[in-house]
Amino acid sequence: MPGATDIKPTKPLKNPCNLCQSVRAILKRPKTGQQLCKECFFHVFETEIHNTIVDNKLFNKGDRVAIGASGGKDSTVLAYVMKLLNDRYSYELDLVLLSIDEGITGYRDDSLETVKRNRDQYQIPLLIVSYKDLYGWSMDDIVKEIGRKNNCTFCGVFRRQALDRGAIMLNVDHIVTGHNADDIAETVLMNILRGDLPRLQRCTSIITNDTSEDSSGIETSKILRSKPFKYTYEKEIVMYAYFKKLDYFSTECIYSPNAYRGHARVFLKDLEAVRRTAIVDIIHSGEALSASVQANESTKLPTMANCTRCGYISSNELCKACLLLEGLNKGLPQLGIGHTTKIRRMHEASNLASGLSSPASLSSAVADGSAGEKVKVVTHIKDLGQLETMPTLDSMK
Ligand SMILES: Nc1ncnc2c1ncn2[C@@H]1O[C@H](COP(=O)(O)OP(=O)(O)OP(=O)(O)O)[C@@H](O)[C@H]1O
Repeated sequence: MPGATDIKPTKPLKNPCNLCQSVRAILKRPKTGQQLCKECFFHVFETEIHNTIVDNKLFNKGDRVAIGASGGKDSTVLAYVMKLLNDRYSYELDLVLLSIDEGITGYRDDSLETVKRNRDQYQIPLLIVSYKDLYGWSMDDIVKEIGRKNNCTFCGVFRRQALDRGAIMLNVDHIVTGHNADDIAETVLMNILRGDLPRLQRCTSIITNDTSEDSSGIETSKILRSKPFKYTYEKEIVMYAYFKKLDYFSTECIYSPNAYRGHARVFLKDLEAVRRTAIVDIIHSGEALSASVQANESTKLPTMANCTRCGYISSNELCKACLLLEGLNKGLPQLGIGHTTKIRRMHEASNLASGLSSPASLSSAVADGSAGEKVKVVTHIKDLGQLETMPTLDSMK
């Protein structure tokens, strides 16, 4: 008769999951270094996002929420996880997909096909709004006009406003985007490197409304924007999409070299390789800096009013989108490129020194389209010699 001693001991599991201990780990979490099995990874990934949503009170029951859907990995995972959490935790949100068609042949047309498949896979209705319809210009048209340099400025400004306009059409309370922790840490670094501390607030806030520059306008003032992936690492989003076999579009935009962000990204990846908490550390530093900037009157963002042309919120007479459109329509596409507040400050400083035209007369020059002829921009030391107004040794005697 076999005794208790005859029961064969089970072999210890090689490399068990750090959480359940019962299944072999198949991945190492980039955020924590934990070795996890697939199911435990799904569970912690989804639960962290749920906790972010709940801790920050992002939604109210019954909210109608638009998911900014580009077809890329971030927004595809966002759409999938928002639906899953909405069902699992009974958020009772009315979800819709909102896509902006920038009009980039060979890129956005293909990624929109992915969004249409996601619409059917996740059973979430979709609205597509195009730059061509809203502004009369597609990005293909704009790049034909201005070339590749600075085209991201047009695209970024137009997209932000287009999302708000699409949200109005959909009558939603809230827009969520797939901005992840890496995106936010990169933006913190870029704002610091540019000396633009007032903008830290918008990039580090998990939820924003019309109190930030160029967010929603008069009619959109109630539309909130949030980033449920604020603390989610990009590498984990890619892992999640891969293990869940989600259908997403992975090509980079053909017009976006965006060199400056590229440098910040490479720097961040190097930091992450030696210290995995670097990404959240930078976000926390950005939050702390932003709080002290907010407390300092002189570094606050300018007071917001409304664009006199389209009603969108703006710190200037014309909002950035109208200024850019003005330039495009008058054949002066460089108009409005650059940081409007910095440009204004530079003009104020140079006006003080030279007694030249005030910012008000600069904006009238902008309005009648003459600024392009009047303002000579020095981009290189050699240009100094070409400026007619440069003092000569004789005139200085
Ligand atoms: N054309 C678009 N239509 C709708 N939403 C967009 C569009 N482009 C960007 N977004 C929103 O802004 C977020 C950040 O956009 P970004 O251009 O940084 O793309 P990304 O980091 O490559 O994200 P994704 O992987 O979702 O494309 C996206 O996750 C998405 O929610």
